[in-house]
Amino acid sequence: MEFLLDTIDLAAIKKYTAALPITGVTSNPTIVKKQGKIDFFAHMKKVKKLLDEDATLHIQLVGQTVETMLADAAAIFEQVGPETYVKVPTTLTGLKVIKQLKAAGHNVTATAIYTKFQGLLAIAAGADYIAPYYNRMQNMDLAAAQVITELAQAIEKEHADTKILAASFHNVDQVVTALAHGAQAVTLGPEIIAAGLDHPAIHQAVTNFTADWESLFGKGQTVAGLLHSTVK
Ligand SMILES: O=C[C@H](O)COP(=O)(O)O
Repeated sequence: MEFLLDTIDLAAIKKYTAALPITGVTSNPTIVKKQGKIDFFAHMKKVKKLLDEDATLHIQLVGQTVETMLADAAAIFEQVGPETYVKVPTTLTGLKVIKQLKAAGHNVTATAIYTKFQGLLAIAAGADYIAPYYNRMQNMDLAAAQVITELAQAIEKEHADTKILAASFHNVDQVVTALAHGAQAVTLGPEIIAAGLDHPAIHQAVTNFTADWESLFGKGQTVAGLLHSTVK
């Protein structure tokens, strides 16, 4: 099970990589736009520096033809590193690019997946990750969880190395459902993590435990502090 961050905000990456078992960062042009007109390659290098050595960084190609997409990929490999996972939209052109990138031994994430058909083609093309867009599928009345189940079954049946990196989450329930249905990885925006961990009930539980403890041992007393005061 892998948790990635769907942001290139440096402060958010610092905050959540320090606290959570984050295995990578994903981005797309919309995510880049949120940062303003950044020095793109310099920024991506900063993102990479914030990650563990074995973490994966996924950067999307924006070219519209096979040639311009391959040129984008070459620029990313040169500037950010040859181990970068290039995100390729799963279109007819994109599948041709995936085929060529995989033949050259590169890491590829097939993205913009809405249908089982796209997912199956990307698996057959040898994509390392496939990214179904959970919330966007639901908005189109497509059965996101069912598609993930069937893609996971196809991966198992074909003994493929592809992993499902589910994306486009707009609430925590979508995340846990995607994982329960066979996604090996999920990529989360900071707002989803905050929504999942900042629930008032969680804070209330901690407040209640603190109040019970302090009613016994006094305000500010800790377990370790108790040991020291016992030793004295
Ligand atoms: O690159 C994939 C993103 O996770 C899509 O998320 P979105 O549907 O919120 O734009």
